[in-house]
Amino acid sequence: MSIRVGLETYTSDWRCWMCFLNPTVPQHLCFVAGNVMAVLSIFHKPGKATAFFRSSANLLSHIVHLQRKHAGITDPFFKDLEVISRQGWRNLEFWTKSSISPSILLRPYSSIASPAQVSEAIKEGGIDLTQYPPERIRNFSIIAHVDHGKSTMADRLLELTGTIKKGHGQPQYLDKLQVERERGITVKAQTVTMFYNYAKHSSKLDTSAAIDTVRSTEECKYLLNLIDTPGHVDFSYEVSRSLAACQGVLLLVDASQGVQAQTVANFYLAFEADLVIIPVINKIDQPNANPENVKNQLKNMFDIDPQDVLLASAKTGMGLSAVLPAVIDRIRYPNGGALSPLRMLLLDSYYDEYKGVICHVAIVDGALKKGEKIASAATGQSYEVMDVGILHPELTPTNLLLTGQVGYIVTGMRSTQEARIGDTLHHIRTVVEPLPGFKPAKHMVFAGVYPADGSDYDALSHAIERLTCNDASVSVARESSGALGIGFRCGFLGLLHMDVFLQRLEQEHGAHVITTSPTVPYIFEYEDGSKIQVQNPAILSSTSGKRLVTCWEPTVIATIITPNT
Ligand SMILES: Nc1nc2c(ncn2[C@@H]2O[C@H](COP(=O)(O)OP(=O)(O)OP(=O)(O)O)[C@@H](O)[C@H]2O)c(=O)[nH]1
Repeated sequence: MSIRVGLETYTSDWRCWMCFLNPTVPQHLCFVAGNVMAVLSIFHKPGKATAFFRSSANLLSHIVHLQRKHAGITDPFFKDLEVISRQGWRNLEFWTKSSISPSILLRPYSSIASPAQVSEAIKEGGIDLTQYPPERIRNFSIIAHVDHGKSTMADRLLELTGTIKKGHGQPQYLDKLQVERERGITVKAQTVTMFYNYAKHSSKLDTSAAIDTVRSTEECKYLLNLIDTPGHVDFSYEVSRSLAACQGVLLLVDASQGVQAQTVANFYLAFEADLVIIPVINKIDQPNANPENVKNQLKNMFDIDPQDVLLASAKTGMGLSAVLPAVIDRIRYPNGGALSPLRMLLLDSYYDEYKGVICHVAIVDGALKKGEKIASAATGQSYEVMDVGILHPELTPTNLLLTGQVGYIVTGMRSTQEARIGDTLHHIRTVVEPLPGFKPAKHMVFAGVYPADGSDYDALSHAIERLTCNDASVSVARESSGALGIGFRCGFLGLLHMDVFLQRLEQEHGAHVITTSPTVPYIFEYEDGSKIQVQNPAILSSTSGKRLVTCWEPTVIATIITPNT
């Protein structure tokens, strides 16, 4: 005999329902909130949850136990347990065959289990992400020119929301890499999830009442995903990737320096991505701060209404209380399909010695649970989700990620070839339209990277593999040199990027390398009309038989903005 378990997903209010059918034994209605499952034994205690579970495995073994208890079924029965997973309400015949009325299945979760029971169950399972439907989620980045105060602003917001303790002793908390701390710059975008209680005031017209408007204040808890981004142009690839997971940005401008080159570049990145832009003039505590002048610049250059501009000091905390309410009020919530098949965007990854590749993902549609099987749209490879959670601020398992949420997954991927930044991940055996992904990085500078000791080639190859997992903007190709042996030709976004990459290779992976002089890519045209792009001058010697007619080198089209006075 086997038991058929129909798993129905009823996600419009973030609940799942299950009905376990076996004609010979009592029915058990099970329901799920986040990572917590409860069994309602219709037969024994109508209307009362009898047990809570934290995993489907535990839940299923409990079902088996109940079934065995009531039908005297013996051990081999366990082996025949069959789970049928369905989405939507397509297999309604499951319900009609049972003695349970379909209406009971449509009741809200809280009407079946008491709030106390629910909260007790959630306590067991940690953070309950089911409390945060997309309307309660805001995903935003902080963007700005170099040193305009992004990481300091992120510190204050983390403190304000209680994500980190005030005076945690480490300024620029999200700048975690040694290279970031030593150089005082951000090189990697960092995501963090914060929870924030916000009393939203709303006024609405009430035609039935004698008064014109009814004012109400509703305090709600919001889930905010903040991405701190680098300011230097060499790391702008990090900014553009971060924006793909956001619906809005805080555009910080230094109150004394005003609009700078990366303010303009980042403004247009956000503008072209159709994100809501909240302008914040930072460092208003400085003696030479001139917020009015900066407001005029923002008006003239980007047509930003001065009334929309917030004034703040990330250093003193002045004006910061208005920042998160503006994020909630002005930035729209992620509008993915909660009932659609899972689609998640792979935003970033890094290699962990114990867990393998840890991927940062944004859930665009659907939901993901621990233990589910997913596949990559780019490679077709499938994986089991071994861990899933949020960055709060460190890896915090939640067993579940829902539409609009940003978090991490561990799947047993072991290399960069597998964790492709911009890839779409989906449930196995579902066909989805891949997400647009990211534009490929444009490499500006190339250099040869060779092991200082020729016998360390394999170790260097391994180190580069690990590091490019965390920096997808570097291109790597094998090359050999008569003098230096076998090595790699790497493409970078600029000289600072190259410097930082080499420093990380040494600091994080213990690799000692010799690098060749950086060059820009040239295009050579020969008299027979053929053209080659050269990233390594050594390659020219192999084409010496032909006469060179033209050589192009990269040029930039620059706009210089100067003050009137
Ligand atoms: N006076 C003053 N200084 C500030 C304020 N906010 C940040 N700073 C200082 O400005 C410097 C740069 O701050 P960061 O937060 O590292 O700037 P950033 O934009 O994250 O820098 P990058 O990521 O490297 O582009 C630090 O010395 C901060 O202490 C502020 O509101 N007032």
